[in-house]
Amino acid sequence: MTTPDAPMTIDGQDALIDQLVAFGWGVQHQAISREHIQALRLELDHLHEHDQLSRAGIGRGQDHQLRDDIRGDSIYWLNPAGPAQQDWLMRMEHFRQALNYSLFLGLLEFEAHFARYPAGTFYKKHVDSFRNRANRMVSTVLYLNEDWPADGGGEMVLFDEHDTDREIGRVRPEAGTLVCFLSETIPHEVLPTHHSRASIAGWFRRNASQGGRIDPAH
Ligand SMILES: O=C(O)CCC(=O)C(=O)O
Ligand SMILES: [Fe+2]
Repeated sequence: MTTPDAPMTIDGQDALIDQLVAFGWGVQHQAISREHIQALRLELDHLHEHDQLSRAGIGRGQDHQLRDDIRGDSIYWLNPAGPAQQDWLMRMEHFRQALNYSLFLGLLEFEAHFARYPAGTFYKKHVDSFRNRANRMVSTVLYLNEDWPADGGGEMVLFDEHDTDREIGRVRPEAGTLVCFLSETIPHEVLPTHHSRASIAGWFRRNASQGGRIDPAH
């Protein structure tokens, strides 16, 4: 994990913001130390072994439903009681401030969950937020899989905003790789994984008050 005087940031933060501005998405390898990745992975494995993960669904509130044909992961919302989770949340808080400073996005908070995709599962093409909801603005995914094999599957594929069949990027879920993209514009999918696949998916939100109701985080 971190040494006491290590800054609570991710490596390559400024380059990532530049990519986000230029292309709507960006990727940074080795965004945090191997030790921190391992600590996060241990916390996830411990939660999994103690049945703390829940099957992820689609839709929020009353529209929430489980759909194996759309997504097959199980999740756990990050909790600062876990030291490695708290460390990640603090780094993302620093990133949030940098994003606001550079992009004037007015991001208010960060929400994130561990995700575990068992072998054979996937997440079909989707966007993380709908236009004009002013809700999820920037998506992040940090991967926690050391030595992911070349034929392991489970890549994330990103698509063009206007030509949603045109692939603009493909990322292997290798430990330490961090992907960011604009939540409202970039369609993406998780290809079927051949091995159990671990990650932290997170979103910077601009809270949208709708009819006096604050859209719930999750
Ligand atoms: O795990 C990934 O690569 C992407 C996950 C994703 O798209 C999501 O949770 O919305
Ligand atoms: Fe997504």
